Amino acid sequence: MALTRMFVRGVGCLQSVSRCHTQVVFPVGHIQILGDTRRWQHTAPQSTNCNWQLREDCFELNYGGLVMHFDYVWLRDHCRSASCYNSKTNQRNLDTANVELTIRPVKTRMDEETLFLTWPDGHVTRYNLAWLAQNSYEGQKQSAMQPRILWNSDIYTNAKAPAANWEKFMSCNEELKKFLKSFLLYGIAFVEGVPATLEATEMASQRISLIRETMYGRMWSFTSDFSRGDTAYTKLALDRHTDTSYFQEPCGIQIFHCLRHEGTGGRTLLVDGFYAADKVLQKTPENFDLLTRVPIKHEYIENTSGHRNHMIGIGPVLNVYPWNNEVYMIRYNNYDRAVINTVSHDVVQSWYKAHRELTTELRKPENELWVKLKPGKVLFIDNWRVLHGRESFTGLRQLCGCYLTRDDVLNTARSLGLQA
Ligand SMILES: C[N+](C)(C)CCCC[C@H](N)C(=O)O
Ligand SMILES: O=C(O)CCC(=O)C(=O)O
Ligand SMILES: [Fe+2]
Repeated sequence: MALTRMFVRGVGCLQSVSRCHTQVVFPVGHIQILGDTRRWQHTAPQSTNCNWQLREDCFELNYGGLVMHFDYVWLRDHCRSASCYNSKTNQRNLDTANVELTIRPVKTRMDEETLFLTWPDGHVTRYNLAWLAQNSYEGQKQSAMQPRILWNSDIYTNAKAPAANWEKFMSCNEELKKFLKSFLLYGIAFVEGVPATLEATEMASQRISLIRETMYGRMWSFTSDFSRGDTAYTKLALDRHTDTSYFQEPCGIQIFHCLRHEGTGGRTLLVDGFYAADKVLQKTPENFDLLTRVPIKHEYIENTSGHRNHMIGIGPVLNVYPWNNEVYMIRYNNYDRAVINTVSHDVVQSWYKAHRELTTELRKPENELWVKLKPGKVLFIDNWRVLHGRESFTGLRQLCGCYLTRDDVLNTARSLGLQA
């Protein structure tokens, strides 16, 4: 067949090599763990070398010191020409189902910054080399989706992350951006000087995102009256946990505003779940692995005179992106964890050990950040990352707040130019 003659088979013989002088530009973020920036970190190699070869099963590109491999169907599928891609809507026009799964380019050319591939039907695709590098699997697995600073109590306290000021927060986009940047880095952030009302709390919430209505309501205000069938509505202490772990998609962000407290105790506990997870990964990778694999059920069963609810959410304690092992969600609530019946007894035994190790990390006093919420001080918590709890208390204590949809928080952050 004519086509086969045009393939380059094997490395070396018909290898086409071209040189260019461009530098790879990777996404800007990296994960920083306790000052250790080695994992999930990308570098920008200062190489002036660039070469490529058409291998039988993929296109190999060496650009700025990074060797990348692109599948030929992928390359055809990602053509950004006007007929294949609508750059006004940022949507694909090309019907992927019409691409031959055995497709190969018939002609290849590369200049300083662009790769040109001609397809069997004569269509030409141009790829910016930096775009290819940024969108390659090899590039992705070196970088973090979300830059974060993992913290224990000292790290967070020493960082002196500034609280936003209510007036500025509501009126100035730069202040909002600063707030969101800090929130994304640490998973918690405060706004101060907020009027001690549910309405002002709602305004602050809506500045960031859409409110996620749940069976607790849209904006909620609660006290220790057991108006709902859950320990949150008592004066009892609550150990560290994430909320709504019994949802298939747990709420992304939780907001708390203490409108009044006349009594003692009632401090709020915050723990960075990703910091603890990273400790497990460093010490016992197989335990980390188990926590990312074993599906765990959480359940909310409410059966009171006014409310009947039955919620079930299933997922591992640690959710990681498979391509770079980066944790993006922790589901940890020992109160709401349901019967384990999804794995055999020997896996259960290993899982309890792994869960114990994570719990030990989460409970280390040096990882606990205690704050007393006061009227005017609104706390935003990334409920996919930071666990919260509370001390038992006496007296009248009224808290209000809401949950936010995570997608919309990230959307706001991205629209302000942040990596999220
Ligand atoms: C925040 N608010 C009081 C409305 C609800 C509390 C939900 C408590 C539940 N055990 C959970 O962890 O999801
Ligand atoms: O009362 C508190 O401070 C928090 C209780 C709690 O965990 C919750 O409402 O989700
Ligand atoms: Fe909670």
